[in-house]
Amino acid sequence: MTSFVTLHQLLFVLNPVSGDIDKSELEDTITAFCAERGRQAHFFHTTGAQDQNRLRTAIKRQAYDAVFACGGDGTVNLVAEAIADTGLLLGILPLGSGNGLSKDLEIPQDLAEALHLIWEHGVSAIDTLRVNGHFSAHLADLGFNALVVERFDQSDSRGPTTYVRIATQEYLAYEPATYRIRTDRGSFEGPAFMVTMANGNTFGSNVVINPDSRLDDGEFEICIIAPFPGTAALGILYQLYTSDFEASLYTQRLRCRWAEIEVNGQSQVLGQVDGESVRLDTPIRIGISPRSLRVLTPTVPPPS
Ligand SMILES: Nc1ncnc2c1ncn2[C@@H]1O[C@H](COP(=O)(O)OP(=O)(O)OP(=O)(O)O)[C@@H](O)[C@H]1O
Repeated sequence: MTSFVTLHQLLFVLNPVSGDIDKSELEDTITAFCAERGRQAHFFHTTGAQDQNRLRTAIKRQAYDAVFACGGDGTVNLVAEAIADTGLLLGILPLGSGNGLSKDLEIPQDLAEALHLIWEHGVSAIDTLRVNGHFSAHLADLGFNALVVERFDQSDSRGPTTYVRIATQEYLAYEPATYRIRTDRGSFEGPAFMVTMANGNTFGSNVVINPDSRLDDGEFEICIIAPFPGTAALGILYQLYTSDFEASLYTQRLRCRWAEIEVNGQSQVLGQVDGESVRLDTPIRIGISPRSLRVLTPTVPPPS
């Protein structure tokens, strides 16, 4: 469902480090954009520590109409968790390295164009997930990608080239775990290269792990990539970049409302949730809160 509301008091949550993007002029730019349209801009700066508690306190202090995450998927996750189920609106100014959820919502990746969301927008209510209690608005996973995300976070360099370098190095020595997955609809047992718990469709890298799924259907998908021989790698990558996830012997999806995942021989595993590394005790339990997050979406193309 889409509806329109007028926003007056806006809180912008700025992540100073996301995406390695210079944000020294961001506050002035946003303030000027808002002032031109009779909106008032307020700012909250993330520090990387205790941000969830500080943000919740800031949101209680004043009646905002919307809270904008100005960063990547980690910043979106922070803001989304703080405002889910409150009725407050989430806006996104994509200023991270991947910006996966903003891409799924078709928010322009250009800052000046995304700023138009302040006065021209629709409102949609989307589902959110909990993965062992960790909030997820977009994509979480276990296995190969989670490992690469952790190595990437530990690396001194950033960007897609670093991701590909780490993925290539890790692929050669990677040993897939064996998973037992139960859901309200179906089950899976066997080794997997990676297991994604997907509310959204597309990683920030533009890999489409969960094509043709909706963010607001009250269901999520478990997307499983089985171990594959090196000769199949390019074909699978091609499918992932062309929204053809299931067109492979090595891929399958379970659509569900809850899931429980055990990993053979492991009481704790590495995962990633909306781009952030987490340690997850097994069994991992995933649940959904249907339409619990109200988000601003573009409805009108920005003027050229
Ligand atoms: N002031 C800060 N100093 C250091 N780290 C910070 C600060 N503020 C937030 N962080 C960290 O930034 C991370 C979130 O970054 P975010 O995901 O928004 O950007 P990104 O990683 O560049 O983009 P993407 O996730 O879209 O690829 C979190 O790990 C958070 O702890």
